[in-house]
Amino acid sequence: MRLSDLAATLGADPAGTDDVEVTGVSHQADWIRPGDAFVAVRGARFDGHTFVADAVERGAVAVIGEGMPAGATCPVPYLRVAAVRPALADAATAIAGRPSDALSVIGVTGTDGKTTTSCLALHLLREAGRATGLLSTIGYELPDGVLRQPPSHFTTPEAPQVQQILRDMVGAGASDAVVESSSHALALDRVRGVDYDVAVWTNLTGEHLDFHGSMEQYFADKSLLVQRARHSVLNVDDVPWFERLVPLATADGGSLTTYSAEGGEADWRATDVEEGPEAITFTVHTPMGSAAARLPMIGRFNVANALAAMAGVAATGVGLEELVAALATFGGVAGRMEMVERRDGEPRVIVDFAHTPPSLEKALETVRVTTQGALWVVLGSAGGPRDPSKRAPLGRVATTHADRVVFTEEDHRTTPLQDILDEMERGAREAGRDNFVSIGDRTDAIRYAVREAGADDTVVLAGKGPEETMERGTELVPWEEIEEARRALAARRGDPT
Ligand SMILES: CC(=O)N[C@H]1[C@@H](OP(=O)(O)OP(=O)(O)OC[C@H]2O[C@@H](n3ccc(=O)[nH]c3=O)[C@H](O)[C@@H]2O)O[C@H](CO)[C@@H](O)[C@@H]1O[C@H](C)C(=O)N[C@@H](C)C(=O)N[C@H](CCC(=O)O)C(=O)O
Ligand SMILES: Nc1ncnc2c1ncn2[C@@H]1O[C@H](COP(=O)(O)OP(=O)(O)OP(=O)(O)O)[C@@H](O)[C@H]1O
Repeated sequence: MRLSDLAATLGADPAGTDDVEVTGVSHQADWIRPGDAFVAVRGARFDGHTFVADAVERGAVAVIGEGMPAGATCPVPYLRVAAVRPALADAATAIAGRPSDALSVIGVTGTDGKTTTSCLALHLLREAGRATGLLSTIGYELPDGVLRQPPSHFTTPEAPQVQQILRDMVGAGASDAVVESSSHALALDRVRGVDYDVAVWTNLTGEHLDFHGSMEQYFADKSLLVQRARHSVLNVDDVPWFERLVPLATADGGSLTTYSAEGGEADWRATDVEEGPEAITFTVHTPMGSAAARLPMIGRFNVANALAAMAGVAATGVGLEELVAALATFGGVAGRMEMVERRDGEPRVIVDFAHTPPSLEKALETVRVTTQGALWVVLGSAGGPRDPSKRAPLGRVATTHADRVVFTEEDHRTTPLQDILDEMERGAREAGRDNFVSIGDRTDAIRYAVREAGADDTVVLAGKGPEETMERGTELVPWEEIEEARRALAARRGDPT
């Protein structure tokens, strides 16, 4: 794209600059390739302008920003814009050729259940014969189904990666895409250039308030998805947010489907929910009729995720019979209510990603239903800048909803681990509970719980789910919770580990 065209797209004035060809755009200086424009973002930690020289050395042919620092000059054309993050998204979208225009895009947002709902929607679309791509916390997939990782560890990466991935999907023949859209992404314009056909809303509870500042702002940021999509799928059980989302979803002619897993008045409803040790069955009532459904997952909240995914995919034209048949073959999501293989006489061990007090509560409540003996949970809480206000509530929820609790490490980063354990213990004590121990080393904590648990017990390993690393201090160590669980069961049997 010519720089002059890019300037016109961004409403910037490139007067007096040479008109060059811009082949890409990046906000990250060390990702610049020759021919790219560097977008200098003034962020919370860095001023991107510090990296202009680095970007130019790597071949940047232009810089986009809100203004060079006083006294500094830019060695390549500088496009001055009023707001840099929207400009980053608009530039990336224009250079990628607006790939989402060629796709039917389902966006999924909410505090809990985004990844599960996104993976369910992907499966339902593919089973309906649609060539579908996915962009999610677990990585991204083109229609070939191979899971790939973008060059950053985000649920929703920055706009240049989002647009590049969507373009790759189109290039690979995709007709549909599922885009998990985090609140950070919505607030920071990472998905500004995505043309959403359907918005799927799971739920909203307090998380990430360190970033959004207040529940009101968190709601405002997340609700951007519903405002942008042509059709919204909303959860009537998500009180009080549902009522507030309806007018936002239907403004400007937007249409709406509602769902309820709790027996509420909704277009899509689940009744006769039966939780088994390995699957959930229910009757689904829809505007297309009713059907018996089987979801091969545990966790009652997955009924809500399944309804959300089915209603979202139905909005793109897939019929009920196909959806119900596809649901029964869903393979689950790694690290979310994932059951570890066990032998007779061994406790059921479940690896789960719940890391907020509400999601932990739901996870424990639902596992309780199919646990005959005692319910154990092993968990920690993140350190560093991550929301410290959730530590005591996690301690309270764990000790009130499980019989035995082991507090341990979970990405404590540079926060002293003992401080986090103390906070979780405080939450437990304030709830009048003493059914816990703290074991700092997570391997030891898991082995303790698995060794002490009886054959009828269930041990939930919460918080790490599918993550592949653990942040201890400034060190990043490889971590595989499912392997830790397998080794703990082997150690319990006395096998070499
Ligand atoms: C709150 C948040 O999301 N902040 C993100 C944001 O930071 P920022 O705007 O303050 O930027 P900054 O880090 O000060 O850097 C300024 C600019 O300098 C550039 N830079 C910086 C350093 C350098 O060496 N070279 C360079 O070019 C950066 O790319 C950036 O453009 O832009 C940065 C560049 O992309 C991100 O690294 C940073 O993510 C932080 C580290 C983060 O942890 N984000 C997480 C919380 C996040 O986004 N999570 C969501 C939700 C997950 C969920 O729902 O659970 C997600 O979508 O993953
Ligand atoms: N609908 C739901 N309501 C409450 N809790 C849920 C729901 N769905 C999943 N969970 C819990 O939240 C955990 C994370 O699920 P999932 O990864 O699907 O959510 P997410 O919103 O993508 O979270 P993150 O963005 O942090 O990855 C699960 O392991 C489960 O314990």
